[in-house]
Amino acid sequence: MQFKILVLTFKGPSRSRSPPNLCDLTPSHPVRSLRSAGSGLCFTSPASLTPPPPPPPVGRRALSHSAPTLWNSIPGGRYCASPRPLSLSAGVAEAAESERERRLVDHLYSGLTRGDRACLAEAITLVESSHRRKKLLAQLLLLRVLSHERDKAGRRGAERPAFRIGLSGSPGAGKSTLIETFGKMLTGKGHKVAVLAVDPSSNKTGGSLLGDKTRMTELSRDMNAYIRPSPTLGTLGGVTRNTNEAIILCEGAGYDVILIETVGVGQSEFAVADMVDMFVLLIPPAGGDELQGIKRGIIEMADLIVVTKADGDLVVPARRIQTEYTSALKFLHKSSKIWKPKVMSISSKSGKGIPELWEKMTEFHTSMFASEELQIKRQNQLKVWMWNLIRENILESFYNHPAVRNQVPSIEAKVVHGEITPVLAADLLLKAFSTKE
Ligand SMILES: Nc1nc2c(ncn2[C@@H]2O[C@H](COP(=O)(O)OP(=O)(O)OP(=O)(O)O)[C@@H](O)[C@H]2O)c(=O)[nH]1
Repeated sequence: MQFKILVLTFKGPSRSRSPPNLCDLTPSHPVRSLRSAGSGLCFTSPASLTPPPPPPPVGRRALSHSAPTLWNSIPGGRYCASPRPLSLSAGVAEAAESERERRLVDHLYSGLTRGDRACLAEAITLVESSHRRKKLLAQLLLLRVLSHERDKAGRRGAERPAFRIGLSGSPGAGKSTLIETFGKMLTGKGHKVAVLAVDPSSNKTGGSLLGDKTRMTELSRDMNAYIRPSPTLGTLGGVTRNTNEAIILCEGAGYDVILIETVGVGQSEFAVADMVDMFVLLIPPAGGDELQGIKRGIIEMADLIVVTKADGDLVVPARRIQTEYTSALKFLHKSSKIWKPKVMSISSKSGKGIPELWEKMTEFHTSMFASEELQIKRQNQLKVWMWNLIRENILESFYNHPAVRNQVPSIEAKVVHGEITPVLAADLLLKAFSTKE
């Protein structure tokens, strides 16, 4: 194992350059300027340390001797090297120190970019890992895949990038039947289709409701399709991290249509809408007062509303629902300058409307790309992704902070009994959070 050691040594006299906490520990009041004051040499005065340090090893092995000696041996002029800019890959480069790990990343990268499904599966498992070391390796792999994708984009020029489509609908809306029919049509046209199924309930039920291969039996046997449930770790941050990273890997593996399926419960569909080019809401025709049952917010996110199961006895109700949604959309806020959300009806069983669905989707993608709205949308999504992760991580550190954990029960009880206001309670907990762990 190899270590890289960085020793930071601060000179007592150059007060302005030392961190304030070190200045406080080493009060130094020189009565006159040192002759060497401008030369950057280091002097230590262990006697002036308050409180006194534990007795150090004596002689040349003592830190108080070796640190200044080491410092003074640096060629002049390098003492005050300007701070190095933060290197994005610095944190992950450390991860590749071990030969075995470097080989793993190389193997996954070359396999994945060759389109090897086993490598893609292994790479997604790596990015889903919560193990610290594996997370670092995953970032290293993702950086390489992203760089490969940038090269591909350069070569592609004015051609559209992979198409990320979110499909959301309540349980039984007809998502998996549509993906099966639609996916097969796309692979028949020469596309490579990846299906990522986001299931917010998976960690509670201990198993995935979505993404189960038995739901899309034929598509899962198709060599140009790849189906993968995306475990969410039970949090929205989990949905964001795992799914976004899985999208990057699937695109790196050459999949040009990425379908992200989510069940329309909870908040996961909002997270999915923030990571796709086009968000499609599926509405089944049965029920009656569907419009009331669907969250208004999610209708506003939809670029396309698809009324499913428009066959047999359901043709008439499907047509009625299509009319209802078409009028409802007129009153909703539009997020795009060039695209007006549309409503269409399809039948995955008979195949009616499926080619038209793809036509509509392609029209969306082409016009969004040509107007550069797609590129701006993707850039904004990257920022949303970053801030969601920051929010999630800060909250996690907050809940896990020992002082916060200790105080939460009593402060919550005081809020509930009206002894303190929620504002004061939040202030107290935030103050506890800002204390050292
Ligand atoms: N008549 C008709 N029935 C359909 C159609 N599509 C799906 N169904 C039926 O609707 C039911 C639910 O379909 P799924 O595709 O499993 O729906 P889902 O949204 O994936 O449901 P979950 O897996 O519970 O989230 C099944 O019994 C399907 O056979 C269609 O186009 N026409």
